[in-house]
Amino acid sequence: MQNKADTSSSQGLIDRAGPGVVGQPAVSARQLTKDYGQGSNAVHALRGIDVNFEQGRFTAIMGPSGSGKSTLMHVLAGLDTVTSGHVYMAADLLHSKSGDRHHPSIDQAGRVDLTRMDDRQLTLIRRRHLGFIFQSFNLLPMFTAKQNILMPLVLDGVRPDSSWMEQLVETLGLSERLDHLPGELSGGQQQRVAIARALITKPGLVFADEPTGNLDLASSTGVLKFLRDSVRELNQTVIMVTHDAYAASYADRALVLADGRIVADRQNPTVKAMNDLLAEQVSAGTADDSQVQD
Ligand SMILES: Nc1ncnc2c1ncn2[C@@H]1O[C@H](COP(=O)(O)OP(=O)(O)OP(=O)(O)O)[C@@H](O)[C@H]1O
Repeated sequence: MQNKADTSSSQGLIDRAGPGVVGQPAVSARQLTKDYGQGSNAVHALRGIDVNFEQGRFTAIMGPSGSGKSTLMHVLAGLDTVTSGHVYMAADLLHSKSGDRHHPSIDQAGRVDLTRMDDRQLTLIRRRHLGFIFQSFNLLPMFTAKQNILMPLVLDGVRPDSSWMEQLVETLGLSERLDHLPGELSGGQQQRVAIARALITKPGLVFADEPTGNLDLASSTGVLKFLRDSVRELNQTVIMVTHDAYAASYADRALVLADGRIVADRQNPTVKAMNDLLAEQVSAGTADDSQVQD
């Protein structure tokens, strides 16, 4: 199934989103650990993560099942607490909107520390400045595609930018589908609605958790091309969790996690390189940094 999003480019959307400064990390983790449970029952999901995610780049996070990918994404996005360490977000990503009265303190490096924020601050940052795309689309079934796309703005009492809406819908090939309920759309169309919903607020940072996990190859390719175009042409920053080397090959960079640690960090990942790294991890069972580090 080939759809409009497979072939269209996001050209023309430039300058409409709220990009940050290229080169400065959008988000960084420092000495990050996350345990679930305590004592002898504790699961060490993250065991000391130090990493920068530069602005205007598309990064894939890969690794075997249980290696900590989703946990890392959740703590980077302020969806979950950490056990120790810090998650820093570039403050300039949080300044593009007017009416933000809850800005937390900014350090000398121009960052805010998500691990020091309360739930209300985190909720506002997520709603206003971060976009989320999930494997299961997470659309509200009783609302039309258009209502789903506009939902984050409605929740925040913000008037939609109609020309931005129009361009997103056009670029994602959704113009003819806006009045349909999610149940009347294909998986690829539902995911494109979810992408429009993630971008409608012009977020500084987009997190995608297995965004192509429920899609066929043609729809996956459309979604991946759109994410890549939004990075190249809009200076969007995208962090994507995936177990799929094909999906990772659309990213500028791929990290491999194993047992809660980063064991490889590849620029311009290819399908073969990532499959080889993943196979190594699976056969090793537990990570051995020296075997897989670049
Ligand atoms: N809420 C939780 N309570 C207890 N343990 C958890 C919880 N969430 C995750 N874990 C454990 O933390 C570790 C990392 O899980 P995580 O979901 O981050 O891995 P993953 O790499 O995303 O896995 P998958 O590819 O299977 O989704 C696993 O051992 C998992 O069982």
